[in-house]
Amino acid sequence: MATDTLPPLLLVGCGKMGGAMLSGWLERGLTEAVVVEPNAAAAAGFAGRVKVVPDAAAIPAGFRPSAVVLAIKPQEAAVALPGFARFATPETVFVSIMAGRNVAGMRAALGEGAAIIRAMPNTPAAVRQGFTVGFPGPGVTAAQQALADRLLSAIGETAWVEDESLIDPVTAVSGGGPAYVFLLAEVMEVAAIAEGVPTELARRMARATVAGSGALLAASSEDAATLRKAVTSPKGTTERALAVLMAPEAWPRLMNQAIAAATARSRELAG
Ligand SMILES: NC(=O)C1=CN([C@@H]2O[C@H](COP(=O)(O)OP(=O)(O)OC[C@H]3O[C@@H](n4cnc5c(N)ncnc54)[C@H](OP(=O)(O)O)[C@@H]3O)[C@@H](O)[C@H]2O)C=CC1
Ligand SMILES: O=C(O)[C@@H]1CCC=N1
Repeated sequence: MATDTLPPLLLVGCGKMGGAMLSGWLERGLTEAVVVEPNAAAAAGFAGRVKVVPDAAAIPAGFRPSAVVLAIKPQEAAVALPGFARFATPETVFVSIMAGRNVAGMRAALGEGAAIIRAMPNTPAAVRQGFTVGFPGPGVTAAQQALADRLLSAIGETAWVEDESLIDPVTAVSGGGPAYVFLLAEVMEVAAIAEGVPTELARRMARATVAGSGALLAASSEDAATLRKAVTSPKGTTERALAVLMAPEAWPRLMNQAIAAATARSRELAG
């Protein structure tokens, strides 16, 4: 893995997403980082490689991060964010991955001059196959956006939007999307068992089919519809299954409803 040195970073929250990002940054040559994480067990795997402190007050006085990455739950923001307002200087950019929390709301807590990037990654970040969409808030410089892109590229692909409102549907589609794919594996397993397949074989089949299909999609230059059609022999078995799944009231409508519900929840979390 190629490395390039990253500047000093402050990570706030070292749970599932914060930990995945930190692993990626360490692979990319991160040498100086402070992690704020009250749950010592969550950051235990990084002991010795980064400094872990339980709260903002324990951050070493002279620490000057180039980026502060906010990876706490949206519901924790109101209480936690004011503790990091002292980092709102021209030298530091905030990168928030919190669902829903918008730039205006974070500026109200961190200071109106804070340079804030709102970003939405996903859990395939853990295997460096994430997809993150970012939005640069007011006052973010090109150099700060480039730094954020380096950080987010360490865990997969990146894309940028200039309209913050798009981050809500992004959260619903790519942010939460891995959960829908894992659910697919779950319900395929249950359906296989219902057809008499032994439980362990059903589990392996569902898992390998979802994983293998994702790998094929990633490796192929064909679009998803073309890959789907390649499985669907005329008058064959898949055609019968897709007639059920692709009926207008089935997956097309259900997925629209699911994405709309998640998008609405992201908007509810604004502020
Ligand atoms: N999971 C996902 O798929 C994605 C999540 N996100 C966003 O990422 C953020 C984190 O999610 P996720 O990693 O799943 O959540 P986790 O609960 O796994 O991680 C959050 C971590 O922050 C810790 N924490 C709580 N309060 C503070 C504080 N004041 N200062 C520092 N750390 C604190 C938590 O400790 P404790 O457990 O003790 O509370 C926990 O370890 C959320 O805002 C979510 O919207 C974005 C994209 C995808
Ligand atoms: O469910 C959530 O709210 C977060 C954001 C996207 C994925 N997990």
